[in-house]
Amino acid sequence: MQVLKFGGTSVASAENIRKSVAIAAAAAAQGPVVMVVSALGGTTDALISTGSAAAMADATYRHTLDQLEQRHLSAALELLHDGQQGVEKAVVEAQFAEVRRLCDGIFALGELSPRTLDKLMSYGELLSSRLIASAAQAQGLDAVWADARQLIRTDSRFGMAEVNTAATERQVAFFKAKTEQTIWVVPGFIAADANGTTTTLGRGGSDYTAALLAAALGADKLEIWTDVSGMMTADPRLVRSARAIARISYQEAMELSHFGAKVLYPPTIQPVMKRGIPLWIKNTFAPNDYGTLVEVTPPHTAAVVQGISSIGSLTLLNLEGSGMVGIPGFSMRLFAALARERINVVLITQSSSEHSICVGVNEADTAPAQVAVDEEFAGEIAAGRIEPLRPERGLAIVALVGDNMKDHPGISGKLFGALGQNGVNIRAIAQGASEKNISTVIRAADVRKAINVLHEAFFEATYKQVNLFILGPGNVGSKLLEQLAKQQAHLLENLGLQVRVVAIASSRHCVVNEQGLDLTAWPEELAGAPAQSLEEFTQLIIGRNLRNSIFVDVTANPAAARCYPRLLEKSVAVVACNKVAASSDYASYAQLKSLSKEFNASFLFETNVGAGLPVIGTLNDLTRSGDVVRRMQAVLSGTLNFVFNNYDGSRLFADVVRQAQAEGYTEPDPRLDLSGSDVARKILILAREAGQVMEMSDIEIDSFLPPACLEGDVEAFYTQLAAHEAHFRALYDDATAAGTRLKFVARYADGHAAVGLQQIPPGHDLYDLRGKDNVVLFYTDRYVEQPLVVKGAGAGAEVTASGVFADIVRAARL
Ligand SMILES: NC(=O)C1=CN([C@@H]2O[C@H](COP(=O)(O)OP(=O)(O)OC[C@H]3O[C@@H](n4cnc5c(N)ncnc54)[C@H](O)[C@@H]3O)[C@@H](O)[C@H]2O)C=CC1
Ligand SMILES: N[C@@H](CC=O)C(=O)O
Repeated sequence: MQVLKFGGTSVASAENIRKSVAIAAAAAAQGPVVMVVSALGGTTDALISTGSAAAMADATYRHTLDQLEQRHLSAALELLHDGQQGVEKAVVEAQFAEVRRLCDGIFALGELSPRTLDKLMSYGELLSSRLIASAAQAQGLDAVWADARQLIRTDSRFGMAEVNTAATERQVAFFKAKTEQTIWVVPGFIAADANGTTTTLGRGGSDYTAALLAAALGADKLEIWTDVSGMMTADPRLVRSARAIARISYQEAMELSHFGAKVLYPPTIQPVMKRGIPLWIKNTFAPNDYGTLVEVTPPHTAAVVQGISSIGSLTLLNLEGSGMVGIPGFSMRLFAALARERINVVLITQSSSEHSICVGVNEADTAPAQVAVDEEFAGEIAAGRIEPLRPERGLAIVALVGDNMKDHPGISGKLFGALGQNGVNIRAIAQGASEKNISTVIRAADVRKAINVLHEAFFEATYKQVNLFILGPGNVGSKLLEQLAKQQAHLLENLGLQVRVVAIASSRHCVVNEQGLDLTAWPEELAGAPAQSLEEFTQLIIGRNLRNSIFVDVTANPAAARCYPRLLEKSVAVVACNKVAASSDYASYAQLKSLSKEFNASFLFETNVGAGLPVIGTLNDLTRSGDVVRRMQAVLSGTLNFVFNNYDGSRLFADVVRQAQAEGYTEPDPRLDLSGSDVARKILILAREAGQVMEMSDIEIDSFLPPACLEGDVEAFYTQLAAHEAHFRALYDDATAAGTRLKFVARYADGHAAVGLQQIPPGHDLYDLRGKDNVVLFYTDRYVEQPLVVKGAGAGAEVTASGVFADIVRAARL
């Protein structure tokens, strides 16, 4: 004997019913089949709303019933041959006449009792099962309709009746003895009490009907036919890469179904597990897919975690107070108070200090739970020994499930690490001694991110998704996007990073695509996109709450830098070539560093000094390994090095500066370069990274610019540069006459830093520096005589973008 259950979507239309009947027919070729069916998809909800409307004197229920009747009649017309249609039509009409009488009664009384609701809902399965039995007969199958109310006996707890297993087994045996047909078509979900009154087994109860029949008949197997190809590693609506689990134990299936794997009604497993009957979950619409086999001992696999499940709409109730410590009976009273109100406890945690007990209940039960518990402990609350109950709403449970987690160290560590790195705060934890389930309570708003992070950590060792939010696609930003576009495949293949650019914002437009923007088409898409303020962009990043999010600041905007603290606090990593944050007041710089540590989110700004050169990284390596930086000497301006390397009096100094700007070496505002301020902030950043507490005002700036050049806007600046050509020519001539080269040098020693123009003689470490190159000489306790030297191109879009890229990869691999 085989029991096959077909859910609402599998019988939602004539076409689907045909598919289900074909599956049952194929099974019948192997032996007798019990076909348990749900109501046509959506019917039960429609019947419930009909009853509720009638109870509220809303006559629209009549219209809903007309539509439902039409739906069943049309399905009958499509499925049955001419000879059957008249009979079936009469049956459907007779059933709807009963439903109408029932609803009219509810309408007249203005009341819908649980008993009447059970009766009303039962018509869904009664109608579908009769129709499907006729459809099977129309296909020439040896099918008979069997009334579940004569097979499954329950108590009279309407809405969620309890099954009397012994009586059910007797009734099933009796029916089997007198039935010859090879296919029984049975309505799921419904049953009857000892008086023959219709009861129901709870929403989703058709699975349970099938399991009860399978157990009573000692079936060879139970198949649950649904619209997905098995139990999935996670909810596929939340995790795109979720996949079906091939084989799983009863316990694992039970844990997963309890925690939200909607393909199986939780009580279903127990009856088949008791008899060791294999349970298959199969897809009606892809019958050749393997599905999931639930069995006693699935073959051993390397997978320690089988699935990740979640349930939303949870409230935590925290009973707390010093009066509880060491006194027996508190938990009993708490649970008894909740049980009296028939409130289901979903999760329990208690710390060993016994100072508090925390339970999770469905959010809908919050108010009655609070009243019940506060009443129970009214005396202790009044005496100040216990705090009034504090419900915390808006939570959810995310749980790891797997038999093999037992005795396997490191699973919780990985779970907490993955969530922590993504700023998902864990409000409570529960793990039974069986170690088959580790449950975490988190904010409902974090569920999507948490499940994806965990799915990646436990099921997709092959790659990690990284979500970038890029601000300022200018000179460096556009190059970065170009490099990312070229390297996406490389990153996936070689580093296991699936890097997606989710949003790009310029000062005028912002384009967003949560699945990742097309990096070959972003300029057009951005141009057509609406505007978004910095505040809105920050909100977007926080609101999307995507895992492994990185904010990439490729602007020079101080307002952009002010967004970093809020992002780091949400565990969004920050990668900046914008130098404002690291060179602003020391307190802000230190705050960002500490937020980065506290919230496990990278704050990286390697390109702030020397563009793509590994200057800050080298310095960090020195200090982390215990070395002490005593002195630094450096040329840190690509622009100034380019200008002094290219100016020889044959062209205006101003024109050489314009060329540096055109080639992308200057700051968006070139006055920062020429005034020495950009070099000053770079040496400040290096001094801070070397451990000094310094402010910008501590850096001595010896500017070579005539003060008039810095009065007015950028155009006035160029005009003034040209007007002071003689000044620049004299600087050049003096240096040449002395056989030296001009270099704008940054110096740091023993807590003091200064920047200024110097004549550098041949043979000096700074002398031979070409084009836009930078050089940094580190003198440390280990590099005493001969400095550690970092040298190379120190400005330009390509190399700077490459440094930002490297920081992104660093942040992504944290
Ligand atoms: N060019 C270079 O060699 C290097 C540059 N950097 C830094 O890179 C940053 C960018 O430099 P470039 O690309 O050369 O400048 P850029 O001026 O070409 O690009 C900056 C972009 O940011 C945009 N922007 C400004 N405020 C914005 C806002 N609120 N929202 C969105 N977009 C905004 C601007 O419209 C512009 O498109 C600067 O902070 C610079 O210090 C760092 C190292 C080397
Ligand atoms: N404008 C800067 C760019 C790098 O920081 C420079 O010229 O060095």
